[in-house]
Formats: sequence, C-alpha cells, structure tokens
Amino acid sequence: MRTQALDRVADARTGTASSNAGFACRNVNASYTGGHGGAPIFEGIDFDVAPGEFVSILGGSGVGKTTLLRVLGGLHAAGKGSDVRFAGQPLSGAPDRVVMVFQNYAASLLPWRTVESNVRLGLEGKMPRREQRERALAALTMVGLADNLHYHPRQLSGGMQQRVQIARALVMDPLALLMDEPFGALDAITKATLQDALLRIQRQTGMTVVFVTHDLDEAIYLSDRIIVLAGSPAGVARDLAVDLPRERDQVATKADPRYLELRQEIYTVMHSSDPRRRP
Ligand SMILES: Nc1ncnc2c1ncn2[C@@H]1O[C@H](COP(=O)(O)OP(=O)(O)OP(=O)(O)O)[C@@H](O)[C@H]1O
Repeated sequence: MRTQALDRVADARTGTASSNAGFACRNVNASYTGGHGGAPIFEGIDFDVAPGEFVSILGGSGVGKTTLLRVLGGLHAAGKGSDVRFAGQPLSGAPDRVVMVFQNYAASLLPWRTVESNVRLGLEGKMPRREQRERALAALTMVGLADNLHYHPRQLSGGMQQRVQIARALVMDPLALLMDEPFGALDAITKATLQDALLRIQRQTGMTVVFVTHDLDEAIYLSDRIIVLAGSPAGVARDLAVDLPRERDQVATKADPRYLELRQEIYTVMHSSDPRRRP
C-alpha cells in the first residue's frame, strides 16, 4: 500500500517537475508601504532560476531575502517596472504548484490534528479522502516519517516538525519549493540530516528550489547557484555557480579545496558589503 502510494506520486511527478518550472526576474524592486518610508528594499534585481535548479539567496539580516522570496511566491507584489515570471508567465498572485516552506514550523502545524491530517490539510475538498491519505503517506515516507502518522505535533522534535512542514509542501506536488530559512532553528546534526533529505527529495522529484539562508556553508552545500544580496537598497552583489560535484557529502564536500575557495569568495563579498564593518 505504501509502495503503491509512493509509486503513484513518483509517476505523477515524472517529467513534470523539470518541464519549464523556472523563474525569470528582471529589474525587480519591492518596498513596503509604511516601512522604510516606502523606500525600496531592493531594486534592479536580475536573475534566473532554471527548472530543476537549486538556488540559494544569501545575505545579511534585513537585506530583503524573505521579501524577494515572497515576491517569487506571489505573496508580495513587486514594484512598478519589475518583471517576474514563473514558467514563462508573468506572476499575478501565487502561481499554481509553487509552495512556500517557512522557518516557523511549530506555529504552523495545527496541534489538535495528527501528523497525517496536518499533511493532507491542503488537499481537503480537492480530492477523495482516500487519495488525500495516499498522497499524505507518500509525502511522509519521502521525509522519513511514515511511522509517525498518528502522532500529534507536541510529540515531535523540532526536526520532525520541520519534516512534517516539508511533507505538507510535497503533498501539493510542487513544481517549485520556496524555502525561507527552513532549518535555521535546528541543531547542527539535525540540520545536516534535513539538508541531505532535501537534496535527495529534490533529486527524486526534479523540483526547482529557491532557498533563503544567511548560513554560508548551508548555501554552498545545497546549491547549484548562489545569489548574494547586499546594499541598501539591496542589489545582486554576486551570482555564482557552485561548481562542486552534485553528489554532496557533509564531510567530503566541505573538505574539497573548491568548497573552501567558494566559501572564501562569498565570505569576502558578504563581509565587504556589511554596513556594520569598520573601515
Ligand atoms: N511587513 C513589513 N512592513 C514593513 N517593512 C517590512 C516588512 N517586512 C519586512 N520589512 C522590512 O524589509 C526589510 C527586509 O526584510 P526581510 O525580512 O525581507 O529581510 P531578510 O533579509 O529576510 O532578513 P532576515 O535575514 O533578518 O530574516 C527589513 O528592513 C524589514 O524591516
């Protein structure tokens, strides 16, 4: 039953997730009415995310990473003159099958519902209950929680709760996942485990991932490309390819001399653009 459910999701995904699910951003700006006196948080942002690519957005606190992710997810409207597209189409509202995962996992799980019923929440009313359950089971299997279906959120560790959040996104069969510091609050070992789980899932599904973090090592370890935001208003300070072998390993990858070069290069960009840096 479990295998069938997984196969069904795998079949449904084959050939879809990698089709044309990329982002194209040209001359993008954003501001908040009432925030910063309406001044732009960032402007002149240009970058592409290819279908199936894993791109991290890196930058200091308050630079605008979350805002940019919300723009990509259609949750915050870009300013005048901006051109933001997903799968070739200009964004108007949240695109179908583009799903966000936030850091604050504890607050976003409903405590009175089981793991399984939290995961199928987004499917309710859209398909028969049996199919909802099958898809929830398949998503929970992908994140390694198939044995915890009947637990309640209070019975889960922080890492398990974040896995449930990821399953809740996967159950929607996303073409693209937008992740906002999803592992920021986890201890180092749990974080590493979830990073590897995410890379495995991305490989299986072919999803596009845009991942916001302020953790340099996390960005290098996970990504095909890294976009560094800096300045005020922020712009793209660096857009660089992570030319490390795609099979990542927490120990071997981080010992690769190229990893250390990339780390130094990105650190220098971030450090030199930090407004708190002493002259
Ligand atoms: N709802 C809002 N209203 C007004 N200003 C906001 C709002 N949300 C964010 N801002 C401002 O926009 C700027 C960018 O915020 P954003 O959360 O995008 O940055 P960030 O790079 O994700 O920061 P962090 O790494 O600390 O989470 C900040 O100066 C913040 O104060």
